[in-house]
Amino acid sequence: MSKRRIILFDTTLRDGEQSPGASLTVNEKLVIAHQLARLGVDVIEAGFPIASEGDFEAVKQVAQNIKGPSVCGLARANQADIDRCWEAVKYAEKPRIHTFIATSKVHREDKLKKSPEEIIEITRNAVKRAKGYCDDVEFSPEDAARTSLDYMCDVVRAAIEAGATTINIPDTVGYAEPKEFGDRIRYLFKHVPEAKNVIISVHCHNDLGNAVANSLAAVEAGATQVEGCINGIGERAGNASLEEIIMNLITRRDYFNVDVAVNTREIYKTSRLLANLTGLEIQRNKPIVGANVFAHEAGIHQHGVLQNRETYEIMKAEDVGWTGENLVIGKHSGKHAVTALLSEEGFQLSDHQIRQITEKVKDLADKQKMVERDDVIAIARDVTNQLSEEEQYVKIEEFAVFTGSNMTPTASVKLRVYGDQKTASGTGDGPVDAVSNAIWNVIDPSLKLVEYNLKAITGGTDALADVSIKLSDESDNIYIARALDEDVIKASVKAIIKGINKALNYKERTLQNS
Ligand SMILES: CC(=O)SCCNC(=O)CCNC(=O)[C@H](O)C(C)(C)COP(=O)(O)OP(=O)(O)OC[C@H]1O[C@@H](n2cnc3c(N)ncnc32)[C@H](O)[C@@H]1OP(=O)(O)O
Ligand SMILES: CC(C)C(=O)C(=O)O
Ligand SMILES: [Mg+2]
Repeated sequence: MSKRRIILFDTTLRDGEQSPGASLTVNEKLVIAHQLARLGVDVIEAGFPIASEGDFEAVKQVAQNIKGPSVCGLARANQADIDRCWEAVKYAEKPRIHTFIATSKVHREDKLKKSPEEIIEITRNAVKRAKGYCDDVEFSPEDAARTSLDYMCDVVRAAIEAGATTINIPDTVGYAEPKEFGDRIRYLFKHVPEAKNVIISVHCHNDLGNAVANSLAAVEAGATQVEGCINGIGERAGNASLEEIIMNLITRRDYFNVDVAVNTREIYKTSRLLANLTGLEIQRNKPIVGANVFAHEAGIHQHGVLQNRETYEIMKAEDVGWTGENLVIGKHSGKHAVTALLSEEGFQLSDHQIRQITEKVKDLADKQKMVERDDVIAIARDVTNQLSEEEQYVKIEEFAVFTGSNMTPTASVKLRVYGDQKTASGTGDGPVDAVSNAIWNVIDPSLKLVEYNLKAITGGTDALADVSIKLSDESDNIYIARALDEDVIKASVKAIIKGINKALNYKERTLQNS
């Protein structure tokens, strides 16, 4: 008998992008979608088309350009969302509309203010409308894990009757425990016999750290689609990490006895690409893709691994695409070595970008004795995250900082703001604070610097300084920016100006759309 095939539904570009500060440009979404297709996921949820012009465009471009996986868009259970979603996904080889409505008591009564019967009616109408456009329709009863079992079954029955081909059971707030969640899926199969004729999917969040365990419990209970995000990113504590689910199903094939059709050797590259484009770095001990996962420090472990890797490794590094190769980069390295290293990190670079990066690497190699992998990655991030000329509403022309012992650090700045020259000065607790205060004397005060992080990439006092900052605006939108320089103050100024430009770009786009 053939094994049950598990459909991998990737929602990195939709739910993953709901991670605060993770917003991606249309082009970045397209680059990630191409990589997800190489990884071999079955479905890519590319965005929420009604959310913004940018998200509509991203879903449309993914639909137009990606071959292989189904391309899906999210829509609330109303006509406008579903119509807009279809406009974006209709170009796909295999389009899917995913519509949803919340079913738990607290969501129904306090958020939607709808009766149980009204929700069922809305479900029917939404699925029918989507079905009018597209054969492949997914329906999710949002917050299913906190919905009474019988009512959840009533809603699912209505959605199947109306034509849904996939029913997705979300644990929207990461509340479920593994056995309980598996039992919920069993209950569904038992009480809704027609569930056997559609795909039963799960979508788990990680608020209690159970997202992967709950997804796997659902697979054991008979679910045939699992939703997740690369690196486990997503709303709040994130979604189930797709690479962890994949490697569980493969490494413990003996236990799950299911098939997945995926090229695991693309996992590491996909993870690095996402971390590099979103700036959401993963912890070193993150399962499957963390930097320490195939490293051994302790003598007893090293001794064991030297005899036989299986003593302390349950997966092969090369099976997840972690080559462990350490190309040494220096001033004698050329563009091929730089490209090879960055390609392992998931970067897809234009010739111009490769030239820029190689030049900066050589500059650094002239100043530092050694250029390490992390230096090259930081330089590539810096080069690929540049704003275009038209996106730079604010530019720094000059700045000076005066600091020393027994004096208050003072800074002066000369900026160009929408073409006009502005000068200002400021004082602060330190030189970075002083220059930041000077900038803020000419910039919209509703923008606030809410976080500042400084990291030395490698090396000693001549190391590259990597500054990342978070700004927030009056609507609590978050803008993340990072910049690199050998000079800490220059890196800080560049990051702050980049963050301000990101916020101004968002404002300009919102004004154009309204
Ligand atoms: C669990 C999840 O991940 S769900 C997906 C969450 N993702 C997002 O919300 C990101 C994208 N969202 C957005 O851009 C915006 O919220 C939009 C464009 C969808 C809607 O924006 P707004 O019209 O300004 O509404 P706002 O977000 O403030 O409130 C949500 C509205 O949708 C309604 N709603 C929420 N869920 C649903 C649903 N599944 N079906 C129908 N209506 C819904 C709410 O009742 C509220 O309605 P109201 O405007 O009549 O009060
Ligand atoms: C839209 C739905 C599936 C969702 O993201 C959730 O419930 O978490
Ligand atoms: Mg979700």
